[in-house]
Amino acid sequence: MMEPVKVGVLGLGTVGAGVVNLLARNGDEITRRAGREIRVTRAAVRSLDRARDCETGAIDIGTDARAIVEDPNIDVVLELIGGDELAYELVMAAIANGKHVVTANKHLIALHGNEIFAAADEAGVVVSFEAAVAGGIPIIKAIRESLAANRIEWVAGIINGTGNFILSQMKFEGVTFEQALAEAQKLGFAEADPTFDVDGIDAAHKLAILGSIAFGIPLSFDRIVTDGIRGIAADDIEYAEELGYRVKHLGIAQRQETGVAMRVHPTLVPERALLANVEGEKNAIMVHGDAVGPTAYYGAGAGAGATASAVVADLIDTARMMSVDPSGRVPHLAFQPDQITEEPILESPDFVCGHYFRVQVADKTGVMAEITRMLAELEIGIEAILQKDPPTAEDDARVIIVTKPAREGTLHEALDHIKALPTTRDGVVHYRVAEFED
Ligand SMILES: NC(=O)C1=CN([C@@H]2O[C@H](COP(=O)(O)OP(=O)(O)OC[C@H]3O[C@@H](n4cnc5c(N)ncnc54)[C@H](O)[C@@H]3O)[C@@H](O)[C@H]2O)C=CC1
Ligand SMILES: N[C@@H](CC=O)C(=O)O
Ligand code: NA
Repeated sequence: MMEPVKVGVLGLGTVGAGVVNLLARNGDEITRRAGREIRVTRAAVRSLDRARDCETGAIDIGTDARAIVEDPNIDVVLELIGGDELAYELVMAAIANGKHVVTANKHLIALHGNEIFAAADEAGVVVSFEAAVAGGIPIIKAIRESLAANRIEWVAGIINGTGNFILSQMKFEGVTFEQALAEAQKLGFAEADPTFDVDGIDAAHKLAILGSIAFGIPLSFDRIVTDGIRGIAADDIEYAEELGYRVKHLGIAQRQETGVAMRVHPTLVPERALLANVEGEKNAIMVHGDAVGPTAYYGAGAGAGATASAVVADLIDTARMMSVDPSGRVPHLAFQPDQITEEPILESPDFVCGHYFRVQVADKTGVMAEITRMLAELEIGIEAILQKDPPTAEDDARVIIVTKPAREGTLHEALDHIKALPTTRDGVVHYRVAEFED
């Protein structure tokens, strides 16, 4: 048997402890798969006084992460501290020191991946990041390797466990947004800064990675249109359900005629669709390849065990390919580095999808006809209409419309006309609708 692979872990929090526990529990089987033992020999933590959720007796633990990335006895650096600045510095230093890297850090990869992978290619090392997208679900491997024969048309999914957990808890347990978020934090799903989860930023980090490996484009986090789950009104969830939809927070990367649409937002999904029925912290991603058609990947997107599952799989891959000529390795972003090409990334007015909107109007004869006429003038088809009494304002009515797929800029043109009607009250609520073939 070959020498053990010596791993230096940066950060022994939820995921770090999960990895140590998993290696201890399944060590023999992991060695049989990897061909050599994977051994955590060093770890850096922020505070030596904190109790750990794993057995650390055999690990040399200190507080100096830089010492690990420079240690000649370390083969693989496992970055699990999160965030982008320090993690970036440590990962770049590890690469410069000729070490392979495994990370669960989507923030780091989404913002700095282009540079990190170029440095890794140059140094002949590999940076693996399966855990960074949808935790334990093997979605990076599926897209990069198993679907490599396809031209990928779209990727759509629930890629933030905390956000999905909050929406499910609010719906099924009747708890408030704040209570559900506190529970997600307690369970270890949420990011250190949970605004990343609730404002869609974490999902956008992951979507940047998915879009890049699906389409062969550079990581483009700052081009993603991002809305979170804050402020979704219970009324809209109810109306959507009455119309046969569920509200889910989706990340969508989709080829359109004029470019690539990359967006993260609350979305109305037909109630029978697979993605509509994913609850709790579970993630689910659909990938459509031109040859294979739609495919689905479901599982735990967060949590110590599930995330460790992906991290350790990357460690096993790393152990196996350490002796492989770099030119024979799977490219970091699925396409050969010199084949990554820019494509136009669309702004929101160019998105083509269905739309849900709610507008409050004076409850007078002819108002509904006026609204539908304005949509018709702009050739926006109507899928469904609902009229409801608002909770207050007895003389008003709420009009809720779901349109057929239309250019978003055209929809906003129609909404501007509708808002300008003398019978329209302030404020229009708008959500996108997505219908993806299962
Ligand atoms: N928790 C989850 O379910 C998932 C987490 N991730 C990612 O995994 C990474 C780690 O996440 P968690 O384990 O949940 O976070 P965590 O907050 O539980 O653990 C991070 C640990 O790093 C330590 N740390 C911070 N600065 C340090 C430094 N300079 N030196 C040494 N240690 C330092 C912290 O004290 C903390 O214990 C993040 O990038 C996160 O986004 C990815 C998928 C799922
Ligand atoms: N905070 C993230 C953790 C996994 O990436 C989530 O909730 O999905
Ligand atoms: Na994954």
